[in-house]
Amino acid sequence: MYRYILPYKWIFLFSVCLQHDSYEPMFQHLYCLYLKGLITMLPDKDGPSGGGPCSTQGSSGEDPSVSLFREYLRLKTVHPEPDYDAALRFLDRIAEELDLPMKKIELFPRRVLSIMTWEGTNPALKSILLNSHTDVVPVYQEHWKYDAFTAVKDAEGNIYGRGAQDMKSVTIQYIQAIRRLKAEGSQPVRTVHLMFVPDEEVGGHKGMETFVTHPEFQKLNIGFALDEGLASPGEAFTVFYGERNPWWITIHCPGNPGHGSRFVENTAAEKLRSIINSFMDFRETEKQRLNMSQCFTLGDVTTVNMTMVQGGVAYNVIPAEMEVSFDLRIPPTVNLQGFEKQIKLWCKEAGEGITYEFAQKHMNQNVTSTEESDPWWNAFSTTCKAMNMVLEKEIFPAATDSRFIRAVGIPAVGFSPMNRTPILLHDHNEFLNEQVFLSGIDVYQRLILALSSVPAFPDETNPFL
Ligand SMILES: CSCC[C@H](NC(C)=O)C(=O)O
Ligand SMILES: [Zn+2]
Ligand SMILES: [Zn+2]
Repeated sequence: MYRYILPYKWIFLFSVCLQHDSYEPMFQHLYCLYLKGLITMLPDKDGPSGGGPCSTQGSSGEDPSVSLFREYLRLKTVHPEPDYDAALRFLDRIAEELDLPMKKIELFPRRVLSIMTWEGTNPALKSILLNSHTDVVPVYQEHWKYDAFTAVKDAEGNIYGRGAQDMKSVTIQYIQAIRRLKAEGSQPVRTVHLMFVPDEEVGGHKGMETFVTHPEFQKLNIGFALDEGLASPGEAFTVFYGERNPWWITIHCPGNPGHGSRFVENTAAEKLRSIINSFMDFRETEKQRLNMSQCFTLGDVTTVNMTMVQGGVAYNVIPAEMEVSFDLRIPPTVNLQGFEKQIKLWCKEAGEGITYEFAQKHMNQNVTSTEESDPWWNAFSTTCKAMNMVLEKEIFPAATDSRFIRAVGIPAVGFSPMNRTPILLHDHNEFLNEQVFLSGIDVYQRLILALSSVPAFPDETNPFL
């Protein structure tokens, strides 16, 4: 099939047309071809896609870092069938531009994790990991203002696309920060690894969960990791030093079957009702606890949500089994053994023969130190302070790949530099403003230098060198 090849500035023209609803027939036609993948965009002749060190403006008037971010947003790494090959090609190109080696590890068929490495002047020291996932969650396109994979920028500079916050922005910010540092002639003392991980959005089993047990992971000799956080609507930036443990549980309630016209004893539905009441009553107390305390955030309480119910075959047949599933998120301060005992008690109280099983049951409760005496946290927080950034420390309410990193004993901070931004991860019309995005590159530039310059600890060596 014939593909047209057009320069980048055409994307700009398309987006202008979209913003102003001026569907000129010619543009409309070209835009349709672009959406169908029949037009390929070529870099403008003013340089590589990522642009130079100083964020010079491309011929479209757009900062090249923004253009690169928008290009990455257009790759359809969306579940259930993410185009990971497109992401790998894109990242290979970046590695070439940055002149950094890239290692690829196929964890499972079609699940490749890649690592770009900027070697430090003292590679014997523990390294810094800049982690990001390449996949994104699906969209309900009918609820979006624009196509979720065209990266439209509106008149206010808001860039719309699935992954704009979670977390393609952060990937490009890491990359552009390193591009600038290299162009300035900086060199890190500690080695810096950029890791691009598949399948975070579907639980991380074919991604980070497996990779932390891989010999190649050990070889990286990681001392400290940065990974995704959340946007924050106010002036302050949120940083996450731990996560709640996800427990996904299904409870099976067996019972006596019979005719729907009778009072059958000991039915599955009666047991199901008792189970639902126990979980939902607990939900209410935790909700009250959150609402009553000024100093609690969502990460400090247990959330309970009934997410699935199954059972029954016909209106007039009392079912022999019914089941209910809950999504529980448990803060690191909760005694997990005690909590499971409570679940067992609720099951016993509900009646005979009730069993349960877990689809997710994370037990590790490691948190990362935020003591000023901790050298990693100290480097992170003093750098932010020097940029007049206010940090709010929290427990991440959901689950990210950081949980696997912390579980193997490596400190990790969840941080996405997106203040003055509504939290829109996994939501319709996910966007990030280009100015907020660009400020984040400055933030990482300083953070990468500071973290990679944390002085050597006593006896710190890399056993793999
Ligand atoms: C437990 S695996 C699923 C991971 C997913 N992460 C996010 C950030 O949405 C979640 O918390 O549901
Ligand atoms: Zn994410
Ligand atoms: Zn996500």
